[in-house]
Amino acid sequence: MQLAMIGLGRMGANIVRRLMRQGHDCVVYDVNAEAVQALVAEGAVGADSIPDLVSKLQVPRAVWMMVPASLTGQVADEVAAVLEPGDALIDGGNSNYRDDVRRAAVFRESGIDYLDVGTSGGVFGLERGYCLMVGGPDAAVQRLEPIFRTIAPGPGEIERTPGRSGDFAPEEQGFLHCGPSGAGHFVKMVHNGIEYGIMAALAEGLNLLENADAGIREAQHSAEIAPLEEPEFYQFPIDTAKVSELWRRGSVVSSWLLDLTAAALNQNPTLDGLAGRVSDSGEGRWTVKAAVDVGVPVPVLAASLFERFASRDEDRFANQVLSAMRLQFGGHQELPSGDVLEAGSRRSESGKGS
Ligand SMILES: O=C(O)[C@H](O)[C@@H](O)[C@H](O)[C@H](O)COP(=O)(O)O
Repeated sequence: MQLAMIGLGRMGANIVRRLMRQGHDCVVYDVNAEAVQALVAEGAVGADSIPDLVSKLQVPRAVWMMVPASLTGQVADEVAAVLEPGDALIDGGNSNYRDDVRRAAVFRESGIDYLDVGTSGGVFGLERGYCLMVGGPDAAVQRLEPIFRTIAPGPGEIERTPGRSGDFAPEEQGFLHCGPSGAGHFVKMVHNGIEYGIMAALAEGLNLLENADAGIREAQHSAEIAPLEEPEFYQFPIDTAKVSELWRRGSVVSSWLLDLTAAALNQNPTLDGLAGRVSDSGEGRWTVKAAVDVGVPVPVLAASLFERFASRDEDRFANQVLSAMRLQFGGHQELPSGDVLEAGSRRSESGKGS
């Protein structure tokens, strides 16, 4: 089948590669001409503009956009202006599902099918395949099924869920038509909200393990911090790189995120070079907003989102206010800077992570 791809960053380019490996024809465009040329060298047809791209497609056309969410609206309008009724426009980026709902309604009036495809898999997708959460009209989703099936991981070596038999259902192959326009990105949004929560749980637990030797370090604490009452119970210089590797084997918390954590700690046990300022590109915020809108409690997901804000010092003023109040009512001084040991130096002092 033929597919056009706009946006040849890591995700877009690798989706094209995966499709071409399985015999699909790809026509590609990116504002970066070198990215286009790289894929032309691998067998794609290149285009130097959106109209040029569309002119090279067979009818009914299928155009997949893999561009940053902030550019998707503009690119979608440019593409839709040169598409015709019966063509399909697919947004595979991390867009807000509300934008899909709006855009789908506008493009429907011109007879263009708009599909939103939440795409998970990151830089590993070329080999592993991408998990696809699809929203859009039934007929268009069905027409594009060969594309989804190729991009998705397939059944792979994952053990079949007890009770399932016969032909593999789409969800067992790694793609699912979740519902009408917007449903794909809604499911991806919640997926990412969960991603934040799992990541935060692993990070917090590993940090507690990292501090299980607090009894050994107790003497270094400032008088302004409550003393550790029972230092004898916190004498464990635990190697978190080894524990995360251990948990990958047979443990209840084994997961791909843990695999990646173990790999990161194995490469760099003290995580040197990472300041711990964690970005968020919107999905976690939209998840919490949707939960508030429909009145569903998501305390873990919300806490993990707020943790990211705090990681970027966005709690600084709140903490200054806390210190100010403490100073006001009790004359309590702040902890002098320098009294808080960096995790990395704790590790080297206690001989961990070597
Ligand atoms: O499923 C995936 O492959 C990931 O969820 C991915 O889509 C994610 O959006 C970005 O890697 C970073 O997202 P944040 O910036 O929000 O952490």
